[in-house]
Amino acid sequence: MDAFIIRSSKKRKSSPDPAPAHEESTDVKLAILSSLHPSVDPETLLDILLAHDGDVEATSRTLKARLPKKPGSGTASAAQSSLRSFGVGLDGSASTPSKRAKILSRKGATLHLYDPVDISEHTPCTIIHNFLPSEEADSLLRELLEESKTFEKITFKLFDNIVSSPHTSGFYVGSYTEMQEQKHEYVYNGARMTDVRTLTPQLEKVKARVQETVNGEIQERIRTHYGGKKLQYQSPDPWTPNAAFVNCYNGPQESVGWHSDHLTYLGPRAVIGSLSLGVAREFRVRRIIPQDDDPSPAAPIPTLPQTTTPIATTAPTTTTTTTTTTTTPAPPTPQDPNLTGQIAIHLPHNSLLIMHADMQEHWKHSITPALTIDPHPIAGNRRINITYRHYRPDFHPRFTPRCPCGVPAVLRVVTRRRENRGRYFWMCYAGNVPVVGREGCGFFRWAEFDGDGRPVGGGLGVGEKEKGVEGDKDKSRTVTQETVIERGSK
Ligand SMILES: O=C(O)CCC(=O)C(=O)O
Ligand SMILES: [Fe+2]
Repeated sequence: MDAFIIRSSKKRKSSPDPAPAHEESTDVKLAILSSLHPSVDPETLLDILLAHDGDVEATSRTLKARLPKKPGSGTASAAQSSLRSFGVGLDGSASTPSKRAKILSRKGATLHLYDPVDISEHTPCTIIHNFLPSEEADSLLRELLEESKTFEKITFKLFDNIVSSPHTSGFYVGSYTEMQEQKHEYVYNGARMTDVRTLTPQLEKVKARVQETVNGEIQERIRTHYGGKKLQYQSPDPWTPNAAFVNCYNGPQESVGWHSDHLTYLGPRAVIGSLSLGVAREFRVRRIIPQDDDPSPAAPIPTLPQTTTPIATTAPTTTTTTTTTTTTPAPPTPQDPNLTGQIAIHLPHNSLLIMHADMQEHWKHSITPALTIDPHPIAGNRRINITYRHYRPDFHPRFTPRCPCGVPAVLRVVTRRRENRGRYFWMCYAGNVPVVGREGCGFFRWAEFDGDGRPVGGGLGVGEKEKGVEGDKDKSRTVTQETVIERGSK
């Protein structure tokens, strides 16, 4: 289920992960604007935002006033760019460093990747094209198109307004018992989910295949990217999905804003298997903490091979991607596209995208609105996406800490304050539930896990602290609560 949390810019004392207004403001403002104007591409948003001296409201007014939208202002899913648009030439050369740095740091610049090798190298994801036998994919698509007729939009809170997610979704679990648990014990955005379904036979069958592939790819990732050792807090157990969220994007404008998937019920270092069917759309990812700043000692920094020509200039149907890599790993450099900008991964019909254990804590993702799409012979304008997830028994809601508000807390990770980066914590969620006027209480508790991501001390956290004690040692400082749009408790 989708949700987007908006944490208002009200002063708040409890967050261990404050974002000084000036530091994050452009990102945050862009996220807000993109949520309010999903049809306008980030580059245009940035330009208009800059023209209004960073004033979100004025920008939003201008955007509203300029409807109908100018042709060419949106993001076409088929838009092409390559590493060259980041200043890197085919031979690995670059334009002048200052020019290159400027291009690289420009928000809104997007690197489009199609080739599985590029994707695996530059993002925490693996893509497998033509995953299912084509008849199986088509038949699953048909089934889910039918199911999606009764999917609903998710409501969330935005600036004290309650708004709906820009797409619909449905939630599936393995058994009747799990369905009852989901309805009566799990909490999403401060509310119970009323429409929980059991996995259809086809979803069940595909789940087994996804499970097998994902487990193989997890091992491959460990071998090729983590130096042969799983990440700290990553589970050593096989990944066993027991739930699936199915999203339906009906038409080019339907989207999902920037978010990380909530870890509350998945635990740290979650892995997600995401199957795309129907219309091809862009899945965008962007790093939220620097690559050379991974806080967990057992989490080796993935080494990026020096890529000389990872250039994708055409859509996958006519794949002419050329990738040449040297064998010498190089530390991230300023021209590394992973450090700046967004990366667009193109998700055609019947592709499986694996979001690895280094994804949710360090990256955000979105499905960007498109100007145009290529209709799919079965799905028309629709895209169906299934995310298979493992709801961990040791993260069952009976263990979720509750704050004085009575709303179960959510599990988050510190991404901003360097000294605590990578630490997990539980925080109050009440300010984000879709009830106008409902305020959060500022509840905060560190969450502690063993190296395998299991809660220590029998519960989901130890060392409860008063608000902000460890997280915000500088007590004299008033913390500005982050204002972020993100995906809720899926
Ligand atoms: O539609 C997609 O590919 C991504 C959906 C997603 O991010 C989610 O369900 O959390
Ligand atoms: Fe997601």
